[in-house]
Amino acid sequence: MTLSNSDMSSKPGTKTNGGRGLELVFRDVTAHIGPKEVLKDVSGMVKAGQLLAIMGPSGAGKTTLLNTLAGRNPLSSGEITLNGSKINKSLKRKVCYVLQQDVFFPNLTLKETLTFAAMVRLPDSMSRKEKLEKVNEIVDALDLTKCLETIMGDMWTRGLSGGEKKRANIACELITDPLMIYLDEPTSGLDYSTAFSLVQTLKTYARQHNKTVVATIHQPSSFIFYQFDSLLLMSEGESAYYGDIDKVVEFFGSVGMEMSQHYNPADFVLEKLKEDEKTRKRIVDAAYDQRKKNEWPTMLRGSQNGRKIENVPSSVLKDDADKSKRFYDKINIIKRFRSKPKEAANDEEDPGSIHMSLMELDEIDNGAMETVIDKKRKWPTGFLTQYTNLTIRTFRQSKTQIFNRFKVIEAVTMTILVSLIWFQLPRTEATLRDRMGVIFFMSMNYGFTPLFDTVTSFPSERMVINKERASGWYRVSAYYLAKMTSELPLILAQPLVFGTIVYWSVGLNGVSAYFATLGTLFIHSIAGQSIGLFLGIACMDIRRAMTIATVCIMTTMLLGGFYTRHLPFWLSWLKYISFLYYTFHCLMSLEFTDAPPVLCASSTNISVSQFSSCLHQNATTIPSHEVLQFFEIDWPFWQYLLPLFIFIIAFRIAGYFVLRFVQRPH
Ligand SMILES: Nc1ncnc2c1ncn2[C@@H]1O[C@H](COP(=O)(O)OP(=O)(O)OP(=O)(O)O)[C@@H](O)[C@H]1O
Repeated sequence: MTLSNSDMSSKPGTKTNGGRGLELVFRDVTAHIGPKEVLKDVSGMVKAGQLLAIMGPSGAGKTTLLNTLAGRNPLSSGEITLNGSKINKSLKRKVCYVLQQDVFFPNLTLKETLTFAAMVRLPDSMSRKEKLEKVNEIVDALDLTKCLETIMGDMWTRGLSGGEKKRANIACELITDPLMIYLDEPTSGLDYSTAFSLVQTLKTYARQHNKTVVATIHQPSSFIFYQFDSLLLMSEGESAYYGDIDKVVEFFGSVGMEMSQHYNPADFVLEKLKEDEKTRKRIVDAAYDQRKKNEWPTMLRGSQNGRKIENVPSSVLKDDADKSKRFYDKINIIKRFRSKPKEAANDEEDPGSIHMSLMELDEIDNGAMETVIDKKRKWPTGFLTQYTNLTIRTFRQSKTQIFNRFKVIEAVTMTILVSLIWFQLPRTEATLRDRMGVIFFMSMNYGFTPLFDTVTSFPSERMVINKERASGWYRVSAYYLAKMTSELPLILAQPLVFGTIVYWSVGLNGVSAYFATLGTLFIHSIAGQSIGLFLGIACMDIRRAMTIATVCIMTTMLLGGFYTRHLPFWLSWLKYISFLYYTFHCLMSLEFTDAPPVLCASSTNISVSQFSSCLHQNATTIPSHEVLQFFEIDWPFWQYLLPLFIFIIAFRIAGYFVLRFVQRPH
């Protein structure tokens, strides 16, 4: 009724050219989520080149089982082995996990997405050409060639279709040539023909490349159902059937539940499990009885309810002598690598090539060996490769967000408006407040725009980053550094282009002050970006981040030194937390240091001047430094500038730590 080892290994048409694959065996797997026992004594196995479907009603524990098998969820008891060895870090690297949600950067094309995955996930020992060849191979295998130049898209921008996106999701995982592929509901959300074609493609790929495939599946059609080799039926965390997929109907028949003709077997078994508690119990009990019978693979005939688990048959493990020889061979490779000078990083035996050679070798369940391997294999690529590729990707993704058509229109409109309102502003006491106004406006505009742009950019890419971090694609530090630097040119472009136009249109203080103003605005924009980045990381939710950013901007603006210069004494310290306060004072300092004098109010028909210089007889001008004194801008320029650097450093460091230690992917 159910299947045996030999049954599973000799399916007709099984063509294995992918080397020795992985055989997954899980016995009496029990797992908890919090105090709740979500999996109870679940057993099964799947051989290389074959597909196991995990099915069951909603809440049956399919995803939990998949997570547990993939090592993403802790095991409470039982055993999971791959080729007879317990799952360890090095084995985990031969496994890939395709999430149910297809999360990507929407503005990148499929080609850019896959190229990025290949560049950061394949070892540095492979050349760019080899990595691109790998991409082409996967694209061919998954039939994605025709949409390589299409953007991934999202709910707002049209891009790849649902089926293509799912294939793209799988392709990103297959890039590393994993031996074991876990898929969480790969067909959900797809129409029948797309789902069928996807499962067929997977089956062909598994057969041809000797991959082991385990997928949770939700109400498949009978055609899709029979594409799988074996089935594990789950119900309330328990196993309700495990065996050949084409024997499940027979199994149900044996417990007195006959399926009428033309019924979809997938629907039939699910309906029976959901019928009532008595029926469900009958099926589960029959499945447990089945386990004790001889038809079950020996290695799965473990116990339930705490009885002793049988050991994995020795035939599954490699011959001991052979195993120990291979172990020492590996140690020798590592020793040779270690004795090589650092410059040999790109030579044949660089860490990458060891990584590859070890990936191809069979695993050894030896603690010392694992430690050596894991040290070398923590990341698939070096920091520089990760940083470079992440920078290129973030730049491509961010440029449409930060510098899109609407943003350009907005910036041009504001620039024209500001230039016209304050055009060639006369340098008089009467227009002093206007001059301060335009300076304050520039500070606000070039600080708050990058703050808003970055505060939204991080939460929007959170899911992609979490997915990639959970699969160990790259270091958080490489991502963070890339994020900061790749967006910099886009953020600095605004003050450079539009700040320059405004500066000369208004007629601010000369050439040398122009360069200093531009430099200050750059630092100011970077401070705004740093605060935005921190808020985006800390909140991880666009709406919350926007709310906090708005409060932050309003506070910063009120305390910036333009609207009020005389805060109540018990509140006056608050102005020091506003980065705008420092920039505004920097720019004021530049505007009125070594600058032409300001005409007195009396010379322009305003009877009373506020400046002492104008009260002298025949005096017509106010020296610039008196303007600074009048507004109590009495620190040296660098003293106003320094806190901006402190803002940049503090927020960037805080952002990194929150991202690394607080916002970990689950
Ligand atoms: N954090 C949690 N705390 C308590 N119970 C949980 C938690 N997460 C999941 N569960 C429970 O674990 C059980 C199995 O969940 P799981 O997601 O594995 O089911 P599933 O079969 O994949 O369901 P679906 O088909 O609806 O996705 C469910 O009953 C669910 O309510």
